[in-house]
Amino acid sequence: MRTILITGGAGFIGSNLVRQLIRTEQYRVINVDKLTYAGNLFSLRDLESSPNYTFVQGDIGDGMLMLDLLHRYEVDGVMNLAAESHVDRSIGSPGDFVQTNVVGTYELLEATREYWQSLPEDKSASFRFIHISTDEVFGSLGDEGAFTESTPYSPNSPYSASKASSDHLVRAYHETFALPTITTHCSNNYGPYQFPEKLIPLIISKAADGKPLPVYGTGLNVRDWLHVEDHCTALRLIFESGRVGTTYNIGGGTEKSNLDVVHSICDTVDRLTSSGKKSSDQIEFVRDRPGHDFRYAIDSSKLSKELGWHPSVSFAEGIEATVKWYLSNQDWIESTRKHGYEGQRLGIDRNDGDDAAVITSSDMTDAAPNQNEDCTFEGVVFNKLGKYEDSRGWLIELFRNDEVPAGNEPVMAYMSQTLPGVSRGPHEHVDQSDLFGFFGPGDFRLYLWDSRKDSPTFGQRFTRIVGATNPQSVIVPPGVVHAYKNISLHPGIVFNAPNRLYAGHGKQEPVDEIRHEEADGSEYQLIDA
Ligand SMILES: Cc1cn([C@H]2C[C@H](O)[C@@H](COP(=O)(O)OP(=O)(O)O[C@H]3O[C@@H](C)C(=O)[C@@H](O)[C@H]3O)O2)c(=O)[nH]c1=O
Repeated sequence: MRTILITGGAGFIGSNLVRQLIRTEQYRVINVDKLTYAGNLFSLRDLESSPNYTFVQGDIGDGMLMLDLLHRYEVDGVMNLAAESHVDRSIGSPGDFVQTNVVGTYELLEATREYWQSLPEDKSASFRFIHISTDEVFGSLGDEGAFTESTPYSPNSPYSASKASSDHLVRAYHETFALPTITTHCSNNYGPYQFPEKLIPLIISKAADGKPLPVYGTGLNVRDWLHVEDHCTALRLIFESGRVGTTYNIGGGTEKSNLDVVHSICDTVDRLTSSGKKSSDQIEFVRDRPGHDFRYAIDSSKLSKELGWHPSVSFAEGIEATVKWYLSNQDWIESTRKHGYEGQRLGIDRNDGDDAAVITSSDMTDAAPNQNEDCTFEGVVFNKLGKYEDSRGWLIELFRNDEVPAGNEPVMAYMSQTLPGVSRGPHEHVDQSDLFGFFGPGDFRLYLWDSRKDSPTFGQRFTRIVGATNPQSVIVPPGVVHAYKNISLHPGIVFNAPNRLYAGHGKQEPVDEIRHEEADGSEYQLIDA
């Protein structure tokens, strides 16, 4: 039985590939995944007891770990699926993509080369390094034509540029060190276990929830849809029989405009939920993605000719099965929400050049229903923070005592860093007012609950997304419970200037703070929307 090390095997394509390889009973699989936001062990729970399956949490960028695992499990091949993969996130946080997709692939190649060079002749000859890449490295097509294996690289997004860079490293390790590599380029995958930030799972879950369905620009952009099962079959064939030192394109042969895909999903959701509503009424044309590639299409004839592969899942049956899967796996969808992503729009507004975490204000309506409403809690005061920019940089005034409502005048100040997906609170003060400043880096979802029994808004909750893309100060008076969650991909900064000294003068008094997160069954839960 041959041993394959799969990187990124807790992700969408990775977990489907792991499942297919185990199902053949011809392979032992070592699955290494960093478990970032899109890595989800919930997707592999049915494999945990399989004797041919081992999971290791790890980062491909940890070369020592990768080398250790290659030796420890006497690996016969590596299939590299570990990657940041969402174009919109790459627009908001390109650095994460360079780190994982370029530096990570380099470290993995180095470890693999050292291991492979230590193998005896027979194992060395049959060893394979399969690098899974994307058709986006070829850029965008017009109305005609399709990508072939000789199409020149022309990446347009930080995501596709990072994948293109990783492809070139893989090629160089073959050309320079003779490492037996093969690179594949696929079109858009869909199917079970896809993180609901990508078009198809995102639209399915929003259609089912009766939320607006965000279509970028005109919706006429075209993608070639490949069911993930067909993609995994192709990868297995390429691992077994592909020609070393070459590349293979893997396409679904199903080109559709985004609007057509969204309508197909709506019709299927309506039919399967027999809700009587027309989900397509929820379609909203929102601001286009910066640098939005118009069309991808793949010519898979080389793969078909050499290895006899053809897509077997039609789009009609694939989309039906996929909608059914998401509708009946709500628990899996819930498990994807622990990192703070709940379907909000991702991607940066090029105009502000800010290191905006990921959200653009005009598309927030479905992220926090009351996003555009004013907060009517007495004493809560939001103030849009203005950024003064010049050639030296920028300045933001956080507060002025001639503007702060009397009684809230700050007596101290602090700043805090909060990691991605992490929340602070819910907290409440008996006597203290806070004056928070949210101006980035990072975006936060701010939660407020009015717990003042004599308040006309007693028992009400208010949420608002604040931070890099919506710089705000907010005064929170005593009795208003407050919490905030970093919904960005990187650490976020918050400023606070309370009107009371923490622990009183000389830190000699009890702290005025009720930490509701420490109370079992607290009514103050950070649920959203
Ligand atoms: C998320 C989303 C996308 N779109 C559009 C953008 C795009 O034209 C189409 C698909 O968007 P996605 O972000 O799902 O996928 P896409 O932009 O085609 O990119 C994907 O391409 C494949 C080849 C890969 O390599 C993946 O990693 C991924 O990068 O739908 C919307 O209109 N609304 C939305 O809310």
